[in-house]
Amino acid sequence: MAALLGHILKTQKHSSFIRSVTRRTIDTSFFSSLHEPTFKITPLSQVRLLGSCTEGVCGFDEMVTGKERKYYMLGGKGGVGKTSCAASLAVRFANHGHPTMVVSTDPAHSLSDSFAQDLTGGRLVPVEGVESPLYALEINPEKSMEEFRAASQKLGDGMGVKSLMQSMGLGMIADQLGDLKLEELLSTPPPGTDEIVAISKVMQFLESQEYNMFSRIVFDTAPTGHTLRLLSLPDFMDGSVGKLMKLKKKMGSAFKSLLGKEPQNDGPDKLEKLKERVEKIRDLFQDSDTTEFIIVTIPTVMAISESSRLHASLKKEKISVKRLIVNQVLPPTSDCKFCSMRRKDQMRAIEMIHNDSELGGLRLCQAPLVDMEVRGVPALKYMGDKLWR
Ligand SMILES: Nc1ncnc2c1ncn2[C@@H]1O[C@H](COP(=O)(O)OP(=O)(O)OP(=O)(O)O)[C@@H](O)[C@H]1O
Repeated sequence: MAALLGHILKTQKHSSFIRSVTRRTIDTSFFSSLHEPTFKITPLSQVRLLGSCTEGVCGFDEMVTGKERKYYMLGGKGGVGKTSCAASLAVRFANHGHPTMVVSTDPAHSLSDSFAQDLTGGRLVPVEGVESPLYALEINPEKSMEEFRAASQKLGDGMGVKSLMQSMGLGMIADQLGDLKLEELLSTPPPGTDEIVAISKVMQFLESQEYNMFSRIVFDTAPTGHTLRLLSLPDFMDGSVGKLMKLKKKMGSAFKSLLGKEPQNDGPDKLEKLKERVEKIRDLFQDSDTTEFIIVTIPTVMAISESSRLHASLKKEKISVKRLIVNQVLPPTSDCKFCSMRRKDQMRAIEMIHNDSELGGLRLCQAPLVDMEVRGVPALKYMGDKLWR
């Protein structure tokens, strides 16, 4: 325990922060839980199945090299440790001199819980206790969706054109427009739309001069289900909605020539702009020089199967995936029978990775199941030092 505490105190510049952390938690079990874990990381090379893992080295050197901006998106099944891994990566980048931003787009944010600091409010909040600037942002995808909905609804209400058509005796065409069930279509955008709309807001804001300083951006994404369809919005907008937007434009021009003015409606323009923004993000995220998606999993058959499907979907979207984190791996030896059984089960699950056509070729990074909850900068730093090597 003394060794780890000494290491934490030595590596933190802001000892006042440490004091405040320990003050906040000393009454509970901060010290007792932050002792050196009773086990060491198993070099993955010792586990035959993790052959491609190059001894558990995750290639952090490559991740940290260069001053140009890079984006890392961490995603996976619910509860596998995405936030802990994302937060520990952000801390590690900051401690290696990169001004870093960590963004949560998961509606059930847990960055504040993970850092044990209040990072709420939908604005950039400085994280205390790291060496270079580290800022966190918890964005509310639901709020970002409001803009999309508002623009969609304007388009969906018959575009103001429907009522005009009725008044001009063109009710039949107006009814056919109604038959397209436009409102229904627009009110059910594909899963993940909220997240990509939220991401598009962050990207907009990152483009400004003021935020040029950030050289590493880490995204803690929502659980797999959403992320799988993360980038489908442009297609959705190009499809039926896109056609209707074009129709609206044409009809607007026709009405303009008839009536001298277009029906009032700025919804389509907003949707058009959003579509352009999302397309830009898609291009950026598909650029393997700037963006990498890191899949986080745990050694269970269910989580690995889901990770395999996630990788297949990301490949389809042309998103670069190089690394797979296997989190919460149990130590190899234990007097505890339950733990040994569990470990065997984990090893069987890990064997699946080795044999999986989707996951087998990824660089495997291992994080041990530590005997404490990973909370607060010192704990995240500890986890990061073990994982991001
Ligand atoms: N390697 C680990 N050892 C011990 N505890 C861990 C480890 N990784 C994560 N945890 C703990 O597991 C819990 C869930 O972790 P976390 O919030 O990072 O998961 P998540 O995948 O982001 O969850 P969600 O899908 O709900 O957002 C937390 O209490 C965290 O401290």
